[in-house]
Amino acid sequence: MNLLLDMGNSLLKWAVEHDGRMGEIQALDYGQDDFSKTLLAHWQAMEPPEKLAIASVSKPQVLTEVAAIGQSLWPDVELVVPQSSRHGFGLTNAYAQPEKLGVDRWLAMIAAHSFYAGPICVVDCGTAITVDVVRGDGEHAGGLICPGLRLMKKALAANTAALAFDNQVSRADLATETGAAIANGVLLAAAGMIQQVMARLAPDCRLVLTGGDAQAVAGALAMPAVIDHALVLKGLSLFCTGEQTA
Ligand SMILES: Nc1ncnc2c1ncn2[C@@H]1O[C@H](COP(=O)(O)OP(=O)(O)O)[C@@H](O)[C@H]1O
Ligand SMILES: CC(C)(COP(=O)(O)O)[C@@H](O)C(=O)NCCC(=O)O
Ligand SMILES: [K+]
Repeated sequence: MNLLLDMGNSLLKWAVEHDGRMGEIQALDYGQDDFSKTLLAHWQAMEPPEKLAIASVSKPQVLTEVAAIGQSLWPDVELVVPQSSRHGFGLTNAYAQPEKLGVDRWLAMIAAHSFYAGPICVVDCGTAITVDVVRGDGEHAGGLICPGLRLMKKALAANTAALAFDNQVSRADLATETGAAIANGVLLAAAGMIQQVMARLAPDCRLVLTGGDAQAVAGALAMPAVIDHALVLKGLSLFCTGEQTA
């Protein structure tokens, strides 16, 4: 059994994997008061994993803290912390400095390229929204980064006098009050960006969405999309299995 962790900038997500079968994804907010205690409580009941695999784009001290919780529970666990590289799993990373590409993006691409044939556009709707275009032959063409839905709302709240942050549900529609105008505006900003990419920079690509806001964003798109919430964890799982070089 392996324990797979996806440490984004807002939420820690994890799932256990038994013989290639992944269990339910659980999530915890770093910001909550008793984060470490709650995580320990969740993991205490677990049978010891062979590997603790961590995809982290969060602060190094948070990664260290989370890894230490795992190692305190299971001293013999093998820690696996992948990094983005130039080549791997049939992909070629387009970044001039491949290790600078977020490892969550690299792992999501690895999973998407392995599960879906042909050219793909992978969009992670998390704290940030990231876009990565991968040709059918595994050549990464490059990507984009913009703020995620919650971050766009936070930016408005932090830089205006009259706009407050709220968790109002977004709809792809015009609004008649401030909260809905913001919620709908940021949703359509994300959807519009993705549609521009699909039309201009990723023609003929299959669109694959992941991340906390994937469902909301998919609902605002005028095109079909595959939603796969476990994409980063699936990439981690492939990474743990090791590269097939047949
Ligand atoms: N407690 C929460 N804290 C932050 N974001 C949340 C929370 N619950 C839901 N979300 C939504 O999920 C998104 C973050 O998704 P996720 O893919 O987990 O991000 P990351 O991988 O960057 O941590 C946010 O943009 C927000 O809209
Ligand atoms: C772009 C990101 C902040 C996205 O993080 P997330 O929204 O998943 O928390 C992360 O992938 C990252 O820190 N990337 C490094 C820079 C890059 O990919 O170019
Ligand atoms: K993420």
